[in-house]
Amino acid sequence: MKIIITKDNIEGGTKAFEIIKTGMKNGAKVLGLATGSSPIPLYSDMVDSDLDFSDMTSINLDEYYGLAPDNDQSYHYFMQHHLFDQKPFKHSYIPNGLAKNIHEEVDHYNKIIEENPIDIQILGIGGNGHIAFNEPGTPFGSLTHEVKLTENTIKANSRFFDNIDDVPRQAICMGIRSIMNSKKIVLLAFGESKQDAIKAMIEGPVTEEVPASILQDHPDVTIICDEVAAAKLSDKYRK
Ligand SMILES: N[C@@H]1[C@@H](O)[C@H](O)[C@@H](COP(=O)(O)O)O[C@@H]1O
Repeated sequence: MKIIITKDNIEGGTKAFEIIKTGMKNGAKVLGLATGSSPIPLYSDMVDSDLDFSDMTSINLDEYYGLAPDNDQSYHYFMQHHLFDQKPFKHSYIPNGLAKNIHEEVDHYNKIIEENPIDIQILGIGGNGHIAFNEPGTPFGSLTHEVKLTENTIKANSRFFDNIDDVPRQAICMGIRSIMNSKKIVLLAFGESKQDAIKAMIEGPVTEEVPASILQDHPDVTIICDEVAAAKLSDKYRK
Protein backbone atom coordinates (compact mmCIF):
# COMPACT_ATOMS: atom_id res chain seq x y z
CA MET A 1 0.00 0.00 0.00
CA LYS A 2 1.25 3.46 -0.84
CA ILE A 3 0.25 6.00 1.82
CA ILE A 4 0.11 9.71 1.09
CA ILE A 5 -0.55 11.99 4.07
CA THR A 6 -1.78 15.44 3.16
CA LYS A 7 -2.44 18.67 5.00
CA ASP A 8 -6.17 18.53 4.29
CA ASN A 9 -8.86 17.14 1.96
CA ILE A 10 -8.18 19.77 -0.69
CA GLU A 11 -4.57 18.67 -1.08
CA GLY A 12 -5.82 15.07 -0.91
CA GLY A 13 -8.20 15.71 -3.79
CA THR A 14 -5.37 17.19 -5.85
CA LYS A 15 -3.18 14.12 -5.25
CA ALA A 16 -6.02 11.84 -6.36
CA PHE A 17 -6.66 14.03 -9.39
CA GLU A 18 -3.00 13.68 -10.42
CA ILE A 19 -3.32 9.90 -10.27
CA ILE A 20 -6.41 10.01 -12.49
CA LYS A 21 -4.75 12.38 -14.93
CA THR A 22 -1.68 10.16 -15.24
CA GLY A 23 -3.90 7.09 -15.51
CA MET A 24 -5.84 8.65 -18.39
CA LYS A 25 -2.59 9.55 -20.16
CA ASN A 26 -1.67 5.88 -19.84
CA GLY A 27 -4.92 4.73 -21.37
CA ALA A 28 -7.42 4.38 -18.50
CA LYS A 29 -10.93 4.28 -19.94
CA VAL A 30 -13.10 3.13 -17.04
CA LEU A 31 -13.27 4.96 -13.71
CA GLY A 32 -14.94 3.47 -10.66
CA LEU A 33 -16.48 6.33 -8.70
CA ALA A 34 -17.58 6.82 -5.09
CA THR A 35 -19.91 9.15 -3.25
CA GLY A 36 -19.64 10.65 0.24
CA SER A 37 -17.85 13.83 1.24
CA SER A 38 -14.30 12.47 0.78
CA PRO A 39 -14.14 12.52 -3.05
CA ILE A 40 -15.79 15.96 -3.43
CA PRO A 41 -12.48 17.92 -3.74
CA LEU A 42 -11.31 15.40 -6.36
CA TYR A 43 -14.50 15.87 -8.39
CA SER A 44 -14.14 19.61 -8.15
CA ASP A 45 -10.57 19.35 -9.54
CA MET A 46 -11.91 17.16 -12.36
CA VAL A 47 -14.64 19.72 -13.12
CA ASP A 48 -12.14 22.60 -13.11
CA SER A 49 -9.66 20.75 -15.35
CA ASP A 50 -9.42 20.68 -19.11
CA LEU A 51 -9.70 16.88 -19.09
CA ASP A 52 -12.30 15.40 -21.39
CA PHE A 53 -14.22 12.35 -20.16
CA SER A 54 -16.58 12.07 -23.10
CA ASP A 55 -15.03 8.85 -24.37
CA MET A 56 -14.82 7.31 -20.91
CA THR A 57 -17.05 5.09 -18.80
CA SER A 58 -17.82 5.53 -15.12
CA ILE A 59 -19.22 2.91 -12.79
CA ASN A 60 -20.41 3.95 -9.34
CA LEU A 61 -20.08 1.78 -6.28
CA ASP A 62 -23.57 1.94 -4.87
CA GLU A 63 -27.01 3.49 -4.54
CA TYR A 64 -29.65 3.61 -1.83
CA TYR A 65 -32.56 1.30 -2.55
CA GLY A 66 -35.84 3.19 -2.69
CA LEU A 67 -34.55 6.63 -3.69
CA ALA A 68 -35.43 8.11 -7.08
CA PRO A 69 -32.55 9.56 -9.14
CA ASP A 70 -33.91 13.08 -8.67
CA ASN A 71 -34.07 12.73 -4.86
CA ASP A 72 -31.34 15.05 -3.63
CA GLN A 73 -30.04 12.35 -1.25
CA SER A 74 -29.64 9.76 -4.00
CA TYR A 75 -26.18 8.95 -5.29
CA HIS A 76 -27.47 9.62 -8.83
CA TYR A 77 -28.21 13.19 -7.79
CA PHE A 78 -24.85 13.51 -6.02
CA MET A 79 -22.92 12.43 -9.10
CA GLN A 80 -24.90 14.66 -11.48
CA HIS A 81 -24.39 17.63 -9.21
CA HIS A 82 -20.70 17.14 -8.39
CA LEU A 83 -19.41 15.80 -11.70
CA PHE A 84 -21.59 14.62 -14.58
CA ASP A 85 -23.52 17.85 -15.24
CA GLN A 86 -20.25 19.64 -15.87
CA LYS A 87 -18.17 16.73 -17.20
CA PRO A 88 -20.27 14.11 -18.95
CA PHE A 89 -18.90 10.64 -19.56
CA LYS A 90 -19.78 8.47 -22.57
CA HIS A 91 -21.50 5.99 -20.26
CA SER A 92 -22.17 6.44 -16.55
CA TYR A 93 -23.55 3.54 -14.57
CA ILE A 94 -25.08 3.71 -11.08
CA PRO A 95 -27.33 0.98 -9.62
CA ASN A 96 -31.03 1.72 -10.11
CA GLY A 97 -32.44 2.48 -6.67
CA LEU A 98 -35.98 2.10 -7.97
CA ALA A 99 -35.52 -1.26 -9.69
CA LYS A 100 -38.72 -3.29 -9.22
CA ASN A 101 -36.76 -6.50 -9.12
CA ILE A 102 -33.63 -6.01 -7.05
CA HIS A 103 -32.19 -9.41 -8.04
CA GLU A 104 -32.42 -8.55 -11.75
CA GLU A 105 -30.76 -5.19 -11.08
CA VAL A 106 -27.95 -6.92 -9.18
CA ASP A 107 -27.35 -9.31 -12.12
CA HIS A 108 -27.50 -6.45 -14.59
CA TYR A 109 -24.94 -4.44 -12.62
CA ASN A 110 -22.58 -7.40 -12.36
CA LYS A 111 -22.74 -7.73 -16.15
CA ILE A 112 -21.87 -4.05 -16.58
CA ILE A 113 -18.84 -4.44 -14.30
CA GLU A 114 -17.75 -7.60 -16.10
CA GLU A 115 -17.99 -5.91 -19.50
CA ASN A 116 -16.16 -2.77 -18.36
CA PRO A 117 -13.11 -3.73 -16.29
CA ILE A 118 -12.32 -0.83 -13.95
CA ASP A 119 -8.96 0.86 -14.51
CA ILE A 120 -9.00 3.20 -11.51
CA GLN A 121 -11.38 2.77 -8.57
CA ILE A 122 -11.95 5.69 -6.18
CA LEU A 123 -13.01 4.69 -2.66
CA GLY A 124 -13.95 6.30 0.63
CA ILE A 125 -14.10 4.41 3.90
CA GLY A 126 -16.72 4.24 6.64
CA GLY A 127 -15.80 4.74 10.29
CA ASN A 128 -16.40 0.98 10.76
CA GLY A 129 -14.06 0.09 7.87
CA HIS A 130 -16.77 -0.37 5.25
CA ILE A 131 -15.99 0.26 1.60
CA ALA A 132 -18.92 1.33 -0.57
CA PHE A 133 -21.76 -0.22 1.46
CA ASN A 134 -19.88 -3.45 2.11
CA GLU A 135 -20.42 -3.62 5.84
CA PRO A 136 -18.31 -5.63 8.34
CA GLY A 137 -18.91 -9.34 7.76
CA THR A 138 -19.44 -9.04 3.98
CA PRO A 139 -17.63 -11.96 2.29
CA PHE A 140 -14.47 -10.91 0.47
CA GLY A 141 -15.70 -12.92 -2.52
CA SER A 142 -18.91 -10.90 -2.91
CA LEU A 143 -20.15 -9.46 -6.19
CA THR A 144 -22.89 -6.79 -6.48
CA HIS A 145 -25.51 -7.45 -3.84
CA GLU A 146 -28.40 -6.08 -1.84
CA VAL A 147 -27.28 -4.60 1.48
CA LYS A 148 -29.04 -4.01 4.75
CA LEU A 149 -27.30 -0.99 6.23
CA THR A 150 -26.02 -1.24 9.79
CA GLU A 151 -27.23 1.12 12.52
CA ASN A 152 -23.71 2.57 12.57
CA THR A 153 -23.86 3.53 8.87
CA ILE A 154 -27.46 4.77 9.06
CA LYS A 155 -26.41 7.03 11.91
CA ALA A 156 -23.25 8.23 10.16
CA ASN A 157 -25.10 8.97 6.90
CA SER A 158 -28.02 10.69 8.64
CA ARG A 159 -25.87 13.87 8.64
CA PHE A 160 -26.91 14.28 4.98
CA PHE A 161 -30.66 13.84 5.67
CA ASP A 162 -33.21 16.03 7.49
CA ASN A 163 -34.14 13.15 9.77
CA ILE A 164 -32.55 9.79 10.58
CA ASP A 165 -35.86 8.08 9.69
CA ASP A 166 -35.43 9.32 6.11
CA VAL A 167 -32.20 7.32 5.64
CA PRO A 168 -32.96 4.27 3.49
CA ARG A 169 -32.29 0.95 5.22
CA GLN A 170 -31.15 -0.85 2.07
CA ALA A 171 -28.76 -0.29 -0.78
CA ILE A 172 -27.41 -1.98 -3.90
CA CYS A 173 -23.65 -2.21 -3.75
CA MET A 174 -20.70 -3.40 -5.80
CA GLY A 175 -19.07 -6.36 -4.06
CA ILE A 176 -15.62 -6.59 -2.59
CA ARG A 177 -14.35 -8.99 -5.24
CA SER A 178 -15.35 -6.54 -8.00
CA ILE A 179 -13.59 -3.70 -6.19
CA MET A 180 -10.48 -5.87 -5.83
CA ASN A 181 -10.57 -6.65 -9.57
CA SER A 182 -9.91 -2.97 -10.36
CA LYS A 183 -6.41 -2.41 -11.76
CA LYS A 184 -5.68 0.54 -9.48
CA ILE A 185 -7.39 1.69 -6.28
CA VAL A 186 -7.26 5.13 -4.65
CA LEU A 187 -8.86 5.46 -1.21
CA LEU A 188 -9.58 8.88 0.30
CA ALA A 189 -10.14 9.47 4.02
CA PHE A 190 -10.17 12.69 6.00
CA GLY A 191 -10.88 13.69 9.58
CA GLU A 192 -10.98 12.24 13.06
CA SER A 193 -13.90 9.87 12.48
CA LYS A 194 -11.67 7.83 10.14
CA GLN A 195 -8.68 7.35 12.49
CA ASP A 196 -9.59 3.87 13.77
CA ALA A 197 -10.68 2.63 10.36
CA ILE A 198 -7.44 3.83 8.75
CA LYS A 199 -5.30 2.13 11.39
CA ALA A 200 -7.27 -1.14 11.18
CA MET A 201 -7.18 -1.13 7.37
CA ILE A 202 -3.42 -0.60 7.16
CA GLU A 203 -2.01 -2.21 10.30
CA GLY A 204 -4.63 -4.70 11.39
CA PRO A 205 -5.21 -8.27 10.23
CA VAL A 206 -6.96 -8.88 6.90
CA THR A 207 -10.41 -9.77 8.14
CA GLU A 208 -13.99 -9.57 6.88
CA GLU A 209 -14.75 -7.66 10.09
CA VAL A 210 -12.84 -4.74 8.53
CA PRO A 211 -13.81 -4.84 4.85
CA ALA A 212 -11.15 -2.29 3.80
CA SER A 213 -8.37 -4.50 5.24
CA ILE A 214 -8.57 -6.67 2.08
CA LEU A 215 -6.90 -3.79 0.25
CA GLN A 216 -3.62 -4.93 1.85
CA ASP A 217 -3.76 -7.80 -0.68
CA HIS A 218 -4.24 -5.58 -3.74
CA PRO A 219 -1.10 -4.89 -5.82
CA ASP A 220 -1.79 -1.22 -6.58
CA VAL A 221 -3.49 0.74 -3.80
CA THR A 222 -2.86 4.35 -2.80
CA ILE A 223 -4.33 5.60 0.47
CA ILE A 224 -4.66 9.37 0.63
CA CYS A 225 -5.51 10.72 4.06
CA ASP A 226 -4.98 13.91 6.00
CA GLU A 227 -2.81 14.29 9.10
CA VAL A 228 -5.83 13.95 11.37
CA ALA A 229 -7.11 10.70 9.84
CA ALA A 230 -3.54 9.32 9.91
CA ALA A 231 -2.93 10.31 13.55
CA LYS A 232 -3.16 6.78 15.00
CA LEU A 233 -0.85 5.15 12.42
CA SER A 234 2.49 3.82 13.64
CA ASP A 235 5.47 6.00 12.74
CA LYS A 236 6.71 3.69 9.99
CA TYR A 237 3.58 4.46 7.96
CA ARG A 238 3.72 8.18 8.60
CA LYS A 239 6.92 9.10 6.72
N1 LIG B 1 -21.59 4.47 0.73
C1 LIG B 1 -20.78 5.55 1.20
C2 LIG B 1 -19.33 5.15 1.12
O1 LIG B 1 -18.99 4.87 -0.22
C3 LIG B 1 -18.45 6.25 1.71
O2 LIG B 1 -17.11 5.88 1.59
C4 LIG B 1 -18.81 6.47 3.16
C5 LIG B 1 -17.96 7.55 3.81
O3 LIG B 1 -18.42 8.81 3.47
P1 LIG B 1 -17.63 10.15 3.70
O4 LIG B 1 -16.64 10.24 2.60
O5 LIG B 1 -18.69 11.22 3.59
O6 LIG B 1 -17.02 10.10 5.03
O7 LIG B 1 -20.16 6.86 3.21
C6 LIG B 1 -21.14 6.02 2.60
O8 LIG B 1 -21.44 4.98 3.46
